Amino acid sequence: MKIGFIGLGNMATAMIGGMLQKGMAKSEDIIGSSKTETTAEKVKTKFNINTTTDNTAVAEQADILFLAVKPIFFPEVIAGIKDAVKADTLIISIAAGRKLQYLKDAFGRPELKLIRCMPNTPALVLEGCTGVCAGENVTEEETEQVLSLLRSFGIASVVPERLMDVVVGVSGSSPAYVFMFIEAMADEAVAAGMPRKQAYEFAAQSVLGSAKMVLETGKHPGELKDMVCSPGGTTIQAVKVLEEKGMRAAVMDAMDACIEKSKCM
Ligand SMILES: NC(=O)C1=CN([C@@H]2O[C@H](COP(=O)(O)OP(=O)(O)OC[C@H]3O[C@@H](n4cnc5c(N)ncnc54)[C@H](O)[C@@H]3O)[C@@H](O)[C@H]2O)C=CC1
Ligand SMILES: O=C(O)[C@@H]1CCC=N1
Repeated sequence: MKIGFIGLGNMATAMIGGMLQKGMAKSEDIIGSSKTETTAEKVKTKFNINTTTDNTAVAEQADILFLAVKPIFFPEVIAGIKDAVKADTLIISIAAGRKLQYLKDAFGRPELKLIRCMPNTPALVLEGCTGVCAGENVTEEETEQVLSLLRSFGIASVVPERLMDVVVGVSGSSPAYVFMFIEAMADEAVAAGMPRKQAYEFAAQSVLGSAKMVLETGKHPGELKDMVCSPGGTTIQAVKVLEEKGMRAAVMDAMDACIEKSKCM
């Protein structure tokens, strides 16, 4: 089975890295194309996969074909490959905002098997999170096949298409907010005297551990927060400032802006 990637940027390389680390695909079974020779060469060297600048060559060979370019490049990329893809290839868009109906119209081949998914960059370290919705020609078995491929680098679940913009907000884009949170915590640790490297390590490990507690204890995040807040202690002072500064509202407003952008891309 050949897995093709059109576009070899941040998200595609995170997915390729995840699939290879997990042994879900062999490097010789992955082929990718990029706009520039420089990127094609760089990715080939990094992963030992086949790369080219010819999108059509990838489209012709792929049994599973990921469209991993920016949404604005979809019209030109699809126009260039639509006659080259095999009828039974599973075509998977990873773009924010591009609906199944858009893909159907752009390919103009009603028989094609179209899938939309929204992964995130933690795929690179096998902790990705991917939402998937499949078009009408895709069988349940094929959806399962795609889910197991995506699960090689994290969790993956089917979501109704109407929730795909929410997936962008809560997992596709959210690593950026989390990185900002880690960076801010580390900055203040540095301000208070901790060496920079150790500050990133301590901040990131605390986020990792907290996320694991939510996932593994089944306890409500509020209850877990309460367990950290000793009466009259240090944590509740920090919580009070975060509430005064509107942390929750800031996160919700930021996600709202993200979701709205995804809706109108
Ligand atoms: N970066 C992220 O965290 C996530 C990105 N996505 C989606 O992934 C897609 C790609 O995003 P990124 O990887 O962040 O972008 P990127 O800019 O890092 O990568 C895009 C790649 O596409 C290539 N490209 C551009 N035009 C091309 C063409 N005509 N033919 C072949 N390759 C071409 C570029 O050279 C570049 O390597 C977007 O649609 C985005 O919505 C989805 C989930 C998360
Ligand atoms: O910023 C973006 O548009 C993409 C989609 C989700 C994450 N990155």
